[in-house]
Formats: sequence, C-alpha cells, structure tokens
Amino acid sequence: MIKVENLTQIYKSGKGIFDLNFTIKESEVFGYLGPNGSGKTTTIRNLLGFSNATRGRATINGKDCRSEAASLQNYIGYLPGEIAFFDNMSGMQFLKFMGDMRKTKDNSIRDSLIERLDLDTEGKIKKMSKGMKQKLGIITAFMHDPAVYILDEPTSGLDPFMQNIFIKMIEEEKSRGKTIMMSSHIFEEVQRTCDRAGIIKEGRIVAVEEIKALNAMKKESYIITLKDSKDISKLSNHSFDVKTLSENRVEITIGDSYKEFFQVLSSCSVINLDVNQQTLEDIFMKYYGKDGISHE
Ligand SMILES: Nc1ncnc2c1ncn2[C@@H]1O[C@H](COP(=O)(O)OP(=O)(O)OP(=O)(O)O)[C@@H](O)[C@H]1O
Repeated sequence: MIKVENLTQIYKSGKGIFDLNFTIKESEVFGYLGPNGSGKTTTIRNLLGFSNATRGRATINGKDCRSEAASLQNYIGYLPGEIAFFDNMSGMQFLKFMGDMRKTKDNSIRDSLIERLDLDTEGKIKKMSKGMKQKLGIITAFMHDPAVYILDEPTSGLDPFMQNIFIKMIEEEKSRGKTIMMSSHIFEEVQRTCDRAGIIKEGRIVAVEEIKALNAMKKESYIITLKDSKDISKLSNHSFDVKTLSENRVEITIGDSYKEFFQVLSSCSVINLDVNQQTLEDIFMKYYGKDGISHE
C-alpha cells in the first residue's frame, strides 16, 4: 500500500534521509521509530507530497506521493507532529472548514470522535491546551474515514487515559482493513499497536522487524543476591549467561534451562531474587547497538 524506494532528501546542512526503502502492506500497522532528528518527519512529509525528494520516490496505492498528492488527499488521514491550526477559529469551525474542503457529507464520525475524545470544540484554538490541540488533530485525521493513516507522534500531549482510547481507535481501524503508519519515540506504544516496526537513525533505516519476532526474542533475567559470594562460581559453572553486579549480586539469563537453573539455585544461599523482564527497547538496543549494526 505504501512503498518507499531509495527515498533521499538531503538538506543544505547535509542532514536528511538517505536511500530509504520499505513497504507497508494493506491493513498493516507500521511503527516508525527513531530518536529526535533522525528523519521521521522528513520521511512523512515526503509521503504527504509536501517535499521534493533529492532522489527516489514514494507511492501510496500505486500513486506518486508528490505528483499525485492532490488525488491522494482524501485517501489519507494525516496527523502532523506540530499542529498549526487557524488559531482564531473555534475547534468546530476548523472541523467544519476541513469537512468542506474534503467535501465530506456525513459528519457522524466527526461527532462521535468529539464525544469519544471528550473535546470541547466551542473554544478558540489559540486557547486550547497541547492535549486538546492533539485531540483536534486526531479528529481531523480520522473524521473522513480514510484508507491510510499517516500519524506523526500521535499520542504526544495525550494523558494515559486518552492514549489508551487512541490505541483502541488504532486497533479498530486496523480490524477495518486500514493501513497505518505511525512515528513514535515510545517503544511500548509501538509494541501494543504495530505489526512491524522500522527504525531510522541518522537518516538511514537500520532495521525493519516484525513485533512478534522481537517479542519472542525477549528474555527474562534474574537478579540474585547471595548470602555467600562463593556461590557465584556454582552459578557460573553452567550454560547460563552470568553477569556479576557486585560482590554478592549477579544477573543471570537462563534461556529455557529452568530445571538446571532451579537445581543449582537450590544449592545456593539466596537472600533475594528479582525477575527482570526485557523490554522491546532493550532488545532493539542489544540487537542493533548504538551504531545501528546488528550484533546478533
Ligand atoms: N527544513 C529543514 N531544513 C534543514 N534541515 C532540516 C529541515 N527539516 C529537518 N531538518 C534536519 O533533518 C534532520 C531530520 O529531521 P526530522 O525533523 O525529519 O527528524 P525527526 O526524526 O522527525 O525528529 P523529531 O523526533 O525531533 O521530530 C535533522 O537533523 C533536522 O535538523
């Protein structure tokens, strides 16, 4: 549905995006992760046809994002990272203006979203908080029932309750066959909603992975505090990965060797045992390292 081929945009500073290649299938939710300044917004602006790429191209449903941007407009629900609205309009005036531009006849989705996100649309936009503006942006992106969503940091400014509502909205749209690309800094959000994630660092894609595969890579480790530091050698004599944290504390990763682990453990004097579940972020960092090279 979304195809990015050798997409490159180099700013005068030399920064930008370089030879990006990835595809997003129909009805897939794709997370686009990367640190500040890594090129997420530059990529998204190219998908919306706002920028002239230095080379390469992007297409949505077979249409060129730059030359056929106008005909893609109603097909896409776009939430920008920084929302610039018409400050003097009220929320409802802005939503009506957007509806007129798109020639939307049925306002039922708009009205149910206002209710669901609990947004007061009567006040002027310039007096709205960051979270309220973000809600207004989400309603604008969703209200015309687009086939493709491109969302730049969608939960930024939302409180945890609203973040959960937003995640439910994404799940519902996915089940209706919509294609969704969302950029994020937040691994947990991507883990909860996305089928795959692409990681961009310094303008280059360093990884595209299935979230399921990454979840399967998650390992549990155990932090063990021992009464007698001599017991460390007992634990080290096995196939476990043992990291000494202090004189009498170790972190052990055991894979699936539970039986062996508990047998050895029963011969040690254990004062305390904590379970440490790796997060998706830990996996990415371990798997790709700071330099973006796979260390697997
Ligand atoms: N209009 C521009 N002119 C020159 N350089 C730019 C422009 N827009 C972005 N850049 C630079 O290109 C790089 C990528 O920026 P981009 O905004 O795409 O990153 P990002 O991943 O969206 O960051 P953030 O998470 O902070 O929003 C940065 O080094 C940024 O300074």
